[in-house]
Amino acid sequence: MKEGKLVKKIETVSLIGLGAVGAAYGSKLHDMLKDSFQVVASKERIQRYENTGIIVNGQDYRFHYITPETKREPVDLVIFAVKNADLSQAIQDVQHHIGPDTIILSLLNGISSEGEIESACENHPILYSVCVEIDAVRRQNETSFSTLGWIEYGEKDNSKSENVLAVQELFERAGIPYKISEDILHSMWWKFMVNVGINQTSAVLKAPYKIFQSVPSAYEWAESTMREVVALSQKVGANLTEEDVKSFRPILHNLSPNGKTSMLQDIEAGRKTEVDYLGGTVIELGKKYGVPTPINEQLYKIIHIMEDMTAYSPLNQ
Ligand SMILES: NC(=O)C1=CN([C@@H]2O[C@H](COP(=O)(O)OP(=O)(O)OC[C@H]3O[C@@H](n4cnc5c(N)ncnc54)[C@H](OP(=O)(O)O)[C@@H]3O)[C@@H](O)[C@H]2O)C=CC1
Ligand SMILES: CC(C)(CO)C(=O)C(=O)O
Repeated sequence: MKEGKLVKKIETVSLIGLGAVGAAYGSKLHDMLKDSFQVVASKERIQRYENTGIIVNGQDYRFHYITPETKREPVDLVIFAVKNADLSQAIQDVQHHIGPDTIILSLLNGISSEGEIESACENHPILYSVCVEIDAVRRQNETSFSTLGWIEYGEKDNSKSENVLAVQELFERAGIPYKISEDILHSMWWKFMVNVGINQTSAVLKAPYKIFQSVPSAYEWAESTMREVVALSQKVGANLTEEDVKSFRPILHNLSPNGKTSMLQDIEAGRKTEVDYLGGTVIELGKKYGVPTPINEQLYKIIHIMEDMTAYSPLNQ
């Protein structure tokens, strides 16, 4: 990818996944782009969204919705903000929005969504990205956050391409905090490490951020879980270190004490979690590279049992 200068301006954006992350960043894009920002969703979802409105930090948002079947010109930017298990359907649902010049960003946690999108979209190159220090919590149609954190993104080869600059210009205009990564493999693995640590332990302990902010034994357990990712990262060239583990501490302390990880939100709402894309991936890579992952193995089992218990609950019989 060659270094770019700004010749591209993003005028049209489509988002799929109007949950905690999608509604938080989507509200900023809607404020700026109005109807040039649209949310792709099925008729049934649109009806639900129109009946109740989407409330973001107390404000009722009426987004511009479009069904997957509606044909339209490709847009300048497509953003994915669904959960990992819904990604393959979401990729199909935005097909009418993607043309040869469309930039694609995936805000999903985990390290597999970009690859999945690239192979499903005929090797369409995408920007790699993670969202950091956002504490968005969703209850049904209401999302609230105390901080949007930032979106850290970049090309796979870390070049400041035309697409990277175009997204930077859009984020500046929309007031979305961002960082252009100097080393996107490291950034992706760092975020993966954080989610493997904090999301899984918070789900099992049913602990909001204030527990990790104030109970040392809880946070030590999260860090031990992260260290299994540090060991794995050495095998793939992402080269995380103990310093990377420590660097999450100040970020954790900036999150709202009552905020909750997306995995704890899933457990509380009775939804399937993303454990297969966190602990599940760690265990798989551990086997591949001969790295022990005992803590993740236990967390993986426990979180699956918690999901099975939800499915078994008398309310679901
Ligand atoms: N919450 C957070 O603070 C953070 C989350 N993340 C990551 O971001 C991703 C999204 O998480 P989050 O926002 O919390 O998840 P949510 O469950 O809150 O939102 C996902 C949304 O996607 C919608 N959706 C699923 N499939 C489709 C589809 N085919 N078409 C249209 N909409 C669809 C769901 O709709 P419906 O409810 O109708 O099924 C739901 O509203 C995850 O990978 C998560 O790990 C990353 C950083 C922080
Ligand atoms: C890092 C954290 C915990 C908050 O941004 C997150 O990514 C999540 O809740 O999934």
